[in-house]
Amino acid sequence: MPAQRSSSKNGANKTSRKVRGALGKSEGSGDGVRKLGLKSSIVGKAHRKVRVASDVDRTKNKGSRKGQSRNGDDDAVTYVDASEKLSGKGRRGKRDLKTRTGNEGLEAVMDRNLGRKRKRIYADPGMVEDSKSSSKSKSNVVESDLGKGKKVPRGKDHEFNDSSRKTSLVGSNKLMGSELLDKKVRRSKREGADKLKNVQENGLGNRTSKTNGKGKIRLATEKRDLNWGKYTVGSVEKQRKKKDQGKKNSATDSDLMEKPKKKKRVIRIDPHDISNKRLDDEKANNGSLPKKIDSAENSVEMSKNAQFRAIRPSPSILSFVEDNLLGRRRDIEFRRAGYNTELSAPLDNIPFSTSSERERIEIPIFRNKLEFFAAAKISSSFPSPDLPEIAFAGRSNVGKSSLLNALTRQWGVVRTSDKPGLTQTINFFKLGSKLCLVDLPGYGFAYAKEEVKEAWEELVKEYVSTRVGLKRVCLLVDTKWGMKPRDHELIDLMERSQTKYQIVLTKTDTVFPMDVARRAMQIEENLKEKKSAVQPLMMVSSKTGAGIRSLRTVLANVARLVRR
Ligand SMILES: Nc1nc2c(ncn2[C@@H]2O[C@H](COP(=O)(O)OP(=O)(O)OP(=O)(O)O)[C@@H](O)[C@H]2O)c(=O)[nH]1
Ligand SMILES: [Mg+2]
Repeated sequence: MPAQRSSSKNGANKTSRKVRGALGKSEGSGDGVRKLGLKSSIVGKAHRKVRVASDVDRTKNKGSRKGQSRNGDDDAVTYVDASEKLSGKGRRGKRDLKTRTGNEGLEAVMDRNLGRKRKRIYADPGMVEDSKSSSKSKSNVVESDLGKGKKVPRGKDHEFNDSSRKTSLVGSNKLMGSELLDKKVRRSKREGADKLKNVQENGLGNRTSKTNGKGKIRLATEKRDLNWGKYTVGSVEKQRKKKDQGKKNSATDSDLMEKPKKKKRVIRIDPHDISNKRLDDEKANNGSLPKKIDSAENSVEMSKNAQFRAIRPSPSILSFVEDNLLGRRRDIEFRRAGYNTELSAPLDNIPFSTSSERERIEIPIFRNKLEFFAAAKISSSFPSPDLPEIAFAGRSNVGKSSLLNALTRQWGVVRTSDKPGLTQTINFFKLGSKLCLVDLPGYGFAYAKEEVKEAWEELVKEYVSTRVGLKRVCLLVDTKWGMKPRDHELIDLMERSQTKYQIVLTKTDTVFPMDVARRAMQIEENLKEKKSAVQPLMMVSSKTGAGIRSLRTVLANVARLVRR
């Protein structure tokens, strides 16, 4: 059976054969591939070429060269690439060979292939010797048959070894004179040395060492690449691309060595170097080192949040926060403090609570039933001021309606919602026959038309500034957000109309106790000069009930005063 056919049937051997072919070795080359850690498939791809080796002493190797097929009659061993086999070119070559013997067959193949650009034909009578030596060669020495016993150490200068091996392949073909061979060897040496130098200096990225573009040299370079295992990354295809790119750039090795790869610039700014400051800063500093900014300037530059964090609450506020268990707390803390956490404290849209719940209220006036009796959209609709009134004002959604429910523990009497703008009229609630609690519409953001909101605001302003019988306005402020411009507007109005008002911080359960105290301190500071503002500032949570008892006490005093 023809050698090629038998070998082509054996798929497993095909790859190993290619590898061996590529390295020009028999068993030793296989070892070499394994040693280099290269995939045989990569090697095979790299060498899609036909190689014919005149195997003079092949018979010596009978049986020992697995995967390398034999032609019983011929002395020629042909390595045919799989792709070529498919295309049929390889077969034609084989058929020709079958009819000839020894060097005759070899020459025929060479003659046929010399005209082709991509096919390389090498005959190496010393190949077996080579393979023998390399099969031994776990030792670091390769014997070059050109060097006639000259031993070349592998490792550092192994590119020289490879090039010499390539030259041996060519030289044994007797197609080149010794002069030409010497030239080739020298060039290969030079190239190898250049390439190694290039890699050592510039890394793998600059491996654009150029050949003279001739096929043999190119093949030699590829072979060298394979043996350069430790320097080679990726497939040979990649290397080819790089080479092509290198050609385009028309840069020589020396050029590349002269121009090392540009490194990315890293700009570092010296924190002590004021030259990187803006011009304005320079002017302010008069070119000298930055001055220590005094506290006044500092306060201007500080963000609102930072300013808030800088507030130091007074001891009285801090103790009030602790005594009333204000701020975000755990249930267990409320229980320890004597709060009945099992009592329902719902806030929004719930059915009316039972009378048993208000019986627990410690201040008698708040145990009375809360009854809605009037709603007004315009000032002319206000009911007659028979009872002293306490009104609850503030921005929409601040918790006015919820606070009315919480104070009286009568959930469901005053409607509440998480949507700002639920209360759209002034709602009057009687607390027994002694006190009237008034729920005002909110101002600021609400789900309502601008004109409507403006109308609410005007109504509220009119009520707080003109209402006879209005004894106190509880101005509710969300603890989290603090006072807003519209709150100040209303305060100014109440100051002008000398309406007594008291700030009540709501939703204290949403922030930390310290922030409750800070907010209280901040507002107290702001309102120091205000004559109509009633101290102390109150803090509550309708959800947890914290501070509600204290507020009841304060408001009950208002009612008592009225009675006198
Ligand atoms: N966490 C917490 N939520 C509260 C508290 N008080 C009220 N809320 C919630 O805040 C939302 C608004 O409450 P309302 O009582 O309807 O607020 P309002 O000021 O009457 O709002 P308008 O009627 O739109 O002006 C509701 O979803 C309440 O459940 C509180 O103390 N803590
Ligand atoms: Mg409301």
